[in-house]
Amino acid sequence: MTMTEQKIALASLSRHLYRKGWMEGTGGNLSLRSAGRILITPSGANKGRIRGEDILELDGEGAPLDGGNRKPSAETAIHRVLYTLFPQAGAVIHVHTPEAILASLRGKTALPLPPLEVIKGMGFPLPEEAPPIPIFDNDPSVDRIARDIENRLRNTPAPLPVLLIRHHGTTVWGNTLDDALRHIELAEFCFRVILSLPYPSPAPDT
Ligand SMILES: CSC[C@@H](O)[C@@H](O)C(=O)COP(=O)(O)O
Ligand SMILES: [Zn+2]
Repeated sequence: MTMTEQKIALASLSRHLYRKGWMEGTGGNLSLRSAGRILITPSGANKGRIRGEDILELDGEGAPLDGGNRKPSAETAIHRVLYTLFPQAGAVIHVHTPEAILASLRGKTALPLPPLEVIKGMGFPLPEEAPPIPIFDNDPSVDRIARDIENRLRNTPAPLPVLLIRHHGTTVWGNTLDDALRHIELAEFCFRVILSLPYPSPAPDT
């Protein structure tokens, strides 16, 4: 796929996620890693109106290559940290959903997952041993969030390609854009199931 075709695919997925109600009010951002560069959505844009020509191309240091007055996502640092931590990652998706925000309140540093079959779709074979989803504190400084993610996930690799930022949203990664889309859909599916369960979870019958 050419760089232009990749930009078009990223913009199309942005519009798709916006239509799902997952990127309202300029929330959310998406990126692709391609040939050592990052293609990423512009900051502050309505994600339902993004076109291929709006996607920014960043060099290896995260500097925009195509200039102009558009700025890359304010959360570029988070995308870059995930690409550094996960060399196989080719795409990152970040959305704002009410379900993610409510789920992020159900754990201090991690959200326990019930043994849902769909967890297999996020690359973990044994749903009955589902690992928790890491939760990171939100912060006005995105760099601080990125550093927190790097420090924690460098030492305890995330078994699932998903993380939650409290009061904020969900971020997933995948080898391809299709993988990342599957991961975000299944992560949000899990949050909807979790929110329908009693909380705090009753102690298991003894
Ligand atoms: C509605 S403000 C949302 C932003 O602060 C941020 O959280 C976000 O997800 C979108 O930022 P952006 O810079 O457009 O990529
Ligand atoms: Zn956000």
